[in-house]
Amino acid sequence: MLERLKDSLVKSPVIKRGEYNYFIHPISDGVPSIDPRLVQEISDYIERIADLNVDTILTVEAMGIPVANALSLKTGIPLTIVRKRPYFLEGEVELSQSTGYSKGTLYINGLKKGDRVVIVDDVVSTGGTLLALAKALQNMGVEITDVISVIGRGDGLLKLKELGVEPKILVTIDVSEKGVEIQDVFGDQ
Ligand SMILES: O=P(O)(O)OC[C@H]1O[C@H](OP(=O)(O)OP(=O)(O)O)[C@H](O)[C@@H]1O
Ligand SMILES: Nc1nc2[nH]cnc2c(=O)[nH]1
Repeated sequence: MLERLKDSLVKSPVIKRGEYNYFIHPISDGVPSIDPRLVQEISDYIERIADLNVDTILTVEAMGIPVANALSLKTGIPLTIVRKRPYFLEGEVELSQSTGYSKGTLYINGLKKGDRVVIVDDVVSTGGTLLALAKALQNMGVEITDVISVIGRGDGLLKLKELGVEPKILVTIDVSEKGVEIQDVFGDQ
């Protein structure tokens, strides 16, 4: 299961971003190029495990987009992209994003109270992004049916669980200066 994802992850180079060991992978960086069979494998798997009784698939610019878009094409469910720039439209919601290596602002447009969304992103690490996003959606009265991350690392999951959000992580990895190791695969027990 998820053979292409696992095989490609263990080949990922690791660089330093400050103190943070940052892995580089097609799904989370678009570097090197993205093999469409990899995206196919991942979106097929997400379609099987996610609650897709939703109005829209919600992802965060930039690197959630390839997988979320593949899922949208497969299922016919619309795609909503949380952007890193404002549009100043009525109802736009602004939130602060913090990762292990960056800080920024995200902007939600196109959602209203009562909407049901599944969140699909490429990586969860510190949980800073998903935590801020889930809080903002809860404040808007948007229902989150599921949170899916292709790759998980670090202790962000614990913070998310405290908020009542339990993401489904396809592959959990450990990242060190030596490289990437697979720790867990969703559904393998
Ligand atoms: O759990 P966290 O520590 O918050 O890290 C996860 C976030 O980091 C990446 O986004 P990034 O802001 O680097 O943007 P990108 O998708 O444009 O690379 C990734 O797409 C997640 O959204
Ligand atoms: N590509 C990539 N994206 C991330 N998002 C959060 N952590 C990481 C990381 O180590 N690599």
